[in-house]
Amino acid sequence: MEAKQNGPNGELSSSVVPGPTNPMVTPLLTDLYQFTMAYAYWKAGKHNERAVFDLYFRKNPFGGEYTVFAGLEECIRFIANFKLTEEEISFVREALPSSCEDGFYDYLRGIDCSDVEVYAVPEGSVVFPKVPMLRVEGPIAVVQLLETPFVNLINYASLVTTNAARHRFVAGKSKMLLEFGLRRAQGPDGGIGASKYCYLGGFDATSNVAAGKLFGIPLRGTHSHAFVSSFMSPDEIVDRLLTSRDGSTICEDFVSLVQTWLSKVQWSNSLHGSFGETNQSELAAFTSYALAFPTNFLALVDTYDVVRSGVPNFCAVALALNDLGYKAAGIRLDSGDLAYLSCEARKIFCTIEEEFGVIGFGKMVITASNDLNEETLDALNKQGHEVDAFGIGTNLVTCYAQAALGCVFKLVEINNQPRIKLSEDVSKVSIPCKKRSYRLYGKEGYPLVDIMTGENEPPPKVGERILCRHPFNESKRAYVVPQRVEELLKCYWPGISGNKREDLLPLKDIRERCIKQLEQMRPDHMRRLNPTPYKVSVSAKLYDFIHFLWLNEAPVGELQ
Ligand SMILES: Nc1ncnc2c1ncn2[C@@H]1O[C@H](COP(=O)(O)OP(=O)(O)OP(=O)(O)O)[C@@H](O)[C@H]1O
Ligand SMILES: O=P(O)(O)OC[C@H]1O[C@H](OP(=O)(O)OP(=O)(O)O)[C@H](O)[C@@H]1O
Ligand SMILES: O=C(O)c1cccnc1
Ligand SMILES: [Mg+2]
Repeated sequence: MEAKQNGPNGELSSSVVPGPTNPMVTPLLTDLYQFTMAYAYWKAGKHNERAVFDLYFRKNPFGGEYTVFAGLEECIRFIANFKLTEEEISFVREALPSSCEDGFYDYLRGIDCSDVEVYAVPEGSVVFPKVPMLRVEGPIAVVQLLETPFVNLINYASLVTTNAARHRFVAGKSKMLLEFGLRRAQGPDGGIGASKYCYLGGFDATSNVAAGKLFGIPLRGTHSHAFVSSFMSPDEIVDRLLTSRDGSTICEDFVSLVQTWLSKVQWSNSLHGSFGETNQSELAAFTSYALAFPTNFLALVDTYDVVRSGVPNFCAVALALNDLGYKAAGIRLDSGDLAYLSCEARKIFCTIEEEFGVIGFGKMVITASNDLNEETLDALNKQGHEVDAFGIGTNLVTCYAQAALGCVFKLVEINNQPRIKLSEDVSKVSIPCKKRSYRLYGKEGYPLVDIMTGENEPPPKVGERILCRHPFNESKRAYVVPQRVEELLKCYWPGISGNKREDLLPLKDIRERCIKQLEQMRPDHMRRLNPTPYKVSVSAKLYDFIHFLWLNEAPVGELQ
């Protein structure tokens, strides 16, 4: 195996691929039946028959009409390092019936993915139902062993990326989105995966330190309730000295300076004496925090009472810091009516800017959190709010609105023979053949339709009319004259084909691709309420072939 190393910009160079991020991703991370099938293929002498599988999903998640594809790099890392250890082979031997012949274990010892080819849509692309995100070709027994880990690596990754993209869509471009979900995620891998893929889907930062280290995602955090409630009174603050930002003056008693400012805020003309006594233990916590982080003072203001205590206490500390040349970073609201409270806080900040002439005070950053999701973001927008940054955890990372994407991995060809999987439910009938797929763009630059063709059909051409047919509904068809044609499946693992392999890009680049692709979608596909479905089609030739194979394979019923 080649040495594992990244390129100068963190990208995976074309000749070396490190192992999966999670060391639990091994050849045993599969369903037992993949090994029993592998044995049965081997026993039948079929194990080396060349098979083609498509990995796709049938329905977009979250009631939407788009999905973002993610998880590809982890799949490639997995197959690049796919090799069963002796220990793993012994375990499989114990798990299978004792009647299984020894030769099978010699076979397992020898397999890797050097003879497997993976074609995929680039990670971070917008994708649609039925169009393969991955096309995997190789010896059938090996490719079957890949089914479960591939689906596992792609399912949640694509689901949570899509969830993040949807939250970004509602929040708008200008808001800061922070992923705060680690404590609520489905275990450590759920937490790490959520942080990686929420960033990919358009979040700005994560609170997850391990994800920051692993993937270079920007880290952000605010201030906790426990810190606020751990203080009883300002008397607890022993070291009260604070040097001004430029080092020119020393404030011997920062606690007194804060008290002075609190009185000024309390008696301010423009605030009309709206504050009485604020909570002194909260003030102590804020003051102490400012002494620890004078350049980055941020306070959680909802522990006792946002408007009567948290905000005025914050302002007193921020104004004292301002005297010493420091600019406070902002507040976080974590309960109550976030629209109302953010507007009240903003009014107070603006009043203070005017009354005390502190330029920029009115623009203080307001972060909001507490069980946020797409709906609450939408409701806040409709009501009007003054929040600049949202911290989102549970609903985002657990994908509370939809538990799984439902990716499937279906055999479409074996030994150059197209195969089909029939179902009573037409939407579950698989699209046979080793295929190519293309995205056709219209005059306005929007993608119009995805079209799948047989592998050897001539590709659609710019300016040339092509018939796009619904794969199963005879009456649904449209002519398209594409202004741009993009082939969707690219070679990410060439096997022995000798084809050029696409580089795996750094996460930041994948994120940029995702954001750009989402921006270039027609708005009616993206809206939350009753979005227009994006058209997914097949060529006329493929349509005819699907229906020929369907009739060929479906037994004719007999009525009695
Ligand atoms: N203006 C708003 N419009 C719609 N939903 C809001 C608004 N403000 C807050 N929310 C949401 O309402 C819910 C409030 O939840 P809940 O009543 O359990 O919390 P709380 O009482 O404010 O806070 P806690 O119990 O944590 O002190 C949260 O999901 C929050 O995101
Ligand atoms: O609400 P989420 O979207 O999951 O975001 C993360 C939450 O986690 C933290 O507190 P935690 O929920 O642990 O305690 P709290 O509800 O008492 O603040 C934080 O204060 C947020 O409220
Ligand atoms: O930094 C924060 O405010 C934070 C981080 C994780 C969860 N809740 C809050
Ligand atoms: Mg909470």
